Amino acid sequence: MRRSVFIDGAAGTTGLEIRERLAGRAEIELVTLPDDRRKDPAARRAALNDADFVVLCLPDDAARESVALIDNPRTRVIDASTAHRTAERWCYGFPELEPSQGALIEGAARVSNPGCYPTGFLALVRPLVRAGIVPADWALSVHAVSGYSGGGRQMIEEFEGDTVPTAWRGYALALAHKHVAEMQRHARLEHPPLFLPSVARTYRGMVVEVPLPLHALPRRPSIDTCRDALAAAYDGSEIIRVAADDRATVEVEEDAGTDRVTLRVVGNAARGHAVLIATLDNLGKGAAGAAVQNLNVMAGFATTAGLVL
Ligand SMILES: NC(=O)C1=CN([C@@H]2O[C@H](COP(=O)(O)OP(=O)(O)OC[C@H]3O[C@@H](n4cnc5c(N)ncnc54)[C@H](OP(=O)(O)O)[C@@H]3O)[C@@H](O)[C@H]2O)C=CC1
Ligand SMILES: CC(=O)N[C@@H](CCC(=O)OP(=O)(O)O)C(=O)O
Repeated sequence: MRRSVFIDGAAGTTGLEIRERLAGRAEIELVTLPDDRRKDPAARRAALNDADFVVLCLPDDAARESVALIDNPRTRVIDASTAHRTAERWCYGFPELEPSQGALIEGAARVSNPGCYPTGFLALVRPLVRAGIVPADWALSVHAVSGYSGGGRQMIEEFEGDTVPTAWRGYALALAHKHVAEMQRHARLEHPPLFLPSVARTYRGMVVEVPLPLHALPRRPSIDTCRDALAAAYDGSEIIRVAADDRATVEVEEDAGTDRVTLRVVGNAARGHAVLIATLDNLGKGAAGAAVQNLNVMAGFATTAGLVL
């Protein structure tokens, strides 16, 4: 059956990416507002209530406003913003999180798209917590680097302006980034992870790293034990893959331009040191790719339709 999809925020970085992925799909009637009406609440209210599905690609406050404008029980929502990722009554839109998560998303009226950094972090950590390899009360830290499109239009303008600001910038040094609560909740951790993000002078791409002192973990797992647990968790997934290569290097562009996530467990067995590494595209599985995947699941389309794998 053909379904109508309204993208609210279709002129922004994430909205444009979703638009490109949905354009030309026969099963989808794509609705966007003309430029002079895209912020007009009356036009948005009408489009929001007419559509079978809406995808919100807006700042958090505007996303909350859009949800409040929906006054019918039929329209189903995918929110790409941070606004509802830890909210009650919203389904977390990460189909690979648990074997049952896809069915929950399929039946949900309100789905929150995961954040880009949490996507990498959760893909690495949730299966290890579930398997008891990482205790729920473990003190985890996570370092990450993102392409500058992660900061939306304003950061793109900053990095593409006449004066190049920097090659690499660490930020959120007060250790209170907006993604910490989302990471803690959906990894089922007792403590917030210590999270240090950074941005590099490349448009898109992401690396998320979680150091693990294997020798200090209660079960003293091996590198292979961690890798095998991840491989079992994503067995059969076309989107999340576990690499078994012995790479000595990793680059931020590894999965840029795709909707894939690649997971690695690297380390020094003699020292009992390991690092979990996820590479993805902040605009792919970190945003637009995940929104399209969630739409596919909710509408009953082929799960990976329109994705770049
Ligand atoms: N970029 C990324 O990698 C990721 C982004 N996200 C999330 O997706 C959402 C969109 O981010 P992103 O695309 O990067 O941001 P952008 O700033 O590139 O785009 C946001 C869009 O929303 C429009 N907008 C702002 N306020 C309103 C309003 N009241 N009514 C209608 N439109 C409005 C903006 O218009 P104008 O520019 O004219 O103000 C702009 O077109 C955010 O919540 C972000 O957190 C999620 C994952 C990754
Ligand atoms: C480089 C950069 O600034 N990144 C953004 C996160 C982008 C993102 O994906 O976060 P949401 O999904 O929550 O919008 C930041 O750290 O705020």
